[in-house]
Amino acid sequence: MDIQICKNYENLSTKACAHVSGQIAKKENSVLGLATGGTPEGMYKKLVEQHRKGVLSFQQVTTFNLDEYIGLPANHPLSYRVYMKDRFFSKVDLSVVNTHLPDGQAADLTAECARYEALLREAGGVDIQVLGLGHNGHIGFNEPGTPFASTTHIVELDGKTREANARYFDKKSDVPKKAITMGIETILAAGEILVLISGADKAEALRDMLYREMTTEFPATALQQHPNVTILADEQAAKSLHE
Ligand SMILES: O=P(O)(O)OC[C@H]1O[C@](O)(CO)[C@@H](O)[C@@H]1O
Repeated sequence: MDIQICKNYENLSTKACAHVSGQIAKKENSVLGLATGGTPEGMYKKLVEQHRKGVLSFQQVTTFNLDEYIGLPANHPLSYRVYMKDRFFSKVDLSVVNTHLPDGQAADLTAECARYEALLREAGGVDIQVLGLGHNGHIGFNEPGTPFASTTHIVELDGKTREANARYFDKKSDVPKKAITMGIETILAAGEILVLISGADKAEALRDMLYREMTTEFPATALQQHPNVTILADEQAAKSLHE
C-alpha cells in the first residue's frame, strides 16, 4: 500500500482530485467507484472546480457508488443519490444515465443487489474506487463480520455507524437501519483503490487497517491483499503511525 501523508484536509482533497483526474486523463471512459460521507466532499469540490476551469470532462465517464440507504425515497435530502447529485453529478458534464447507485427502494431488494453487481461487471468493472474509512473499519457499508467474499448485499447498519451518521439526521432514530452496499469482493475487484482518511478520530482506524492482521472483524484490513492501494491521510489521521 502506498501511504501519502497530506499536510491537511485541503491538501488531501487536492491530491485525491489529482488522482481521479489522472485516471480520466489516462482513459476518458473510466469507470469510477465513488463514496459518500464527509471525507470525499473536498475532493468533489475540487473536481467540480477543475471541470469549471474547462480542464476536466466527465462526458465519457461512468460512475458506481458504493452504497445507498434502504427505505429513504431517492429524492430524500439525505439519500446518497441526492448527496451525489448536489455535490457532484449536477455540477459536471456527467450524463445521468452513466451514474449508478443501488436502488434502496426497489420492491425486490435481493434482486436489486444482483442487478447492481451484474451492471458493474457489464461496465467492465471499476478502474478506481474511492473509499472512506469507518471508525469500526467499515468500507462502503461493510460492517465488522462481513465475509471478504461478499458481493453487493443488504446490510444491517452497526450502532456505531448509525451514531456517526446521526449528525446528518434530526435524531439517531431517523437514521435508516439498513442499506445496500457493494461487497468486499466487489470493492477488491477494482483496478485501483484510493482511500481517503481525515481527522484525529480516524487515527486508530488507519493504524488497524494497516497493521492489524487481516480479519473480518475489521473489514478495511481486506485492502492489505489488494495490489494497488493508495492511502491519502492527513497529518491528524496519520498521527498514531508515529507513536
Ligand atoms: O467520511 P466519513 O463521513 O467519516 O465516513 C466514513 C465512511 O462512512 C460512511 O459514511 C458510511 O457510514 C461511508 O460512506 C464512508 O466511507
